[in-house]
Amino acid sequence: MEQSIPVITIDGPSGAGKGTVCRLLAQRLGWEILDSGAIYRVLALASIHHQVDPSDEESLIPLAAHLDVQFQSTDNSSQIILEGEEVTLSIRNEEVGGVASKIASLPRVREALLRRQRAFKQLPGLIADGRDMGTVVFPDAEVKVFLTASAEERADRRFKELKEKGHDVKIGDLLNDIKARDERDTNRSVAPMVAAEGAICIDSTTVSAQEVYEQLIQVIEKTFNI
Ligand SMILES: Nc1ncnc2c1ncn2[C@@H]1O[C@H](COP(=O)(O)OP(=O)(O)OP(=O)(O)O)[C@@H](O)[C@H]1O
Ligand SMILES: Nc1ccn([C@@H]2O[C@H](COP(=O)(O)O)[C@@H](O)[C@H]2O)c(=O)n1
Repeated sequence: MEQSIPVITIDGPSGAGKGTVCRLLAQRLGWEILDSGAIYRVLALASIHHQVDPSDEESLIPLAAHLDVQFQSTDNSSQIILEGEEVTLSIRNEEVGGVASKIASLPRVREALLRRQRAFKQLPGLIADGRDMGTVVFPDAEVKVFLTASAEERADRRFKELKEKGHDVKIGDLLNDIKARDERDTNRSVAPMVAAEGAICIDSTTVSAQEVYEQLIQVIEKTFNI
């Protein structure tokens, strides 16, 4: 009999702490992570490189379907390679995030990326981070989480993170970017950012990532009997 592959989905807006909590869970469980936002960001960067307009759905579909990207991870590092070039850091800037969110509102582009995302589901299990992981990509996931925080707190987190890396950023600009992205991600007609039915909803505005992890790991241990 085929062994079933367990999946945990963590959806929510930018800066809510999804990636941080996914990494903590992956360390404990030894499961793989799907950072689906990185796939949208890589496509956004490819569209910039190829000078494709983010609203040009017809041109984006073949780019999405044939995206030459590799996710390489070792025990202590991970790298993203687009068309032979390392883009691990360059996909993380706010410009690429903005283009990713525009591209992500196009239904046929999302469709073209579905198979690539589902291919991450492998033994011993998957923790999937995104906006529509529990609603569209892995609707049968055993544990679904919707993690959020106030826009002000998320902008402040991003501000500290970017300052630490030596970037010259303004908190007001980051807050505007976050609000614009939230608005697009929540109100698009396809796969809008919304808590999946049955999702555990956590507001991390005043809760540390470690506390979120501890709350979730109890449910996960019980669900998977581990
Ligand atoms: N609960 C928390 N309290 C305070 N800071 C946090 C918390 N969770 C995460 N952070 C910090 O906030 C920043 C954003 O976290 P993270 O990248 O995990 O968010 P995200 O939801 O994955 O965002 P994105 O969708 O844009 O990738 C990081 O600097 C992280 O260290
Ligand atoms: N499942 C997903 C994941 C991401 N997006 C879009 O990509 C943008 C960038 O994502 P980050 O998680 O890296 O911030 C995001 O704003 C979404 O528009 C998506 O639509 N679905």
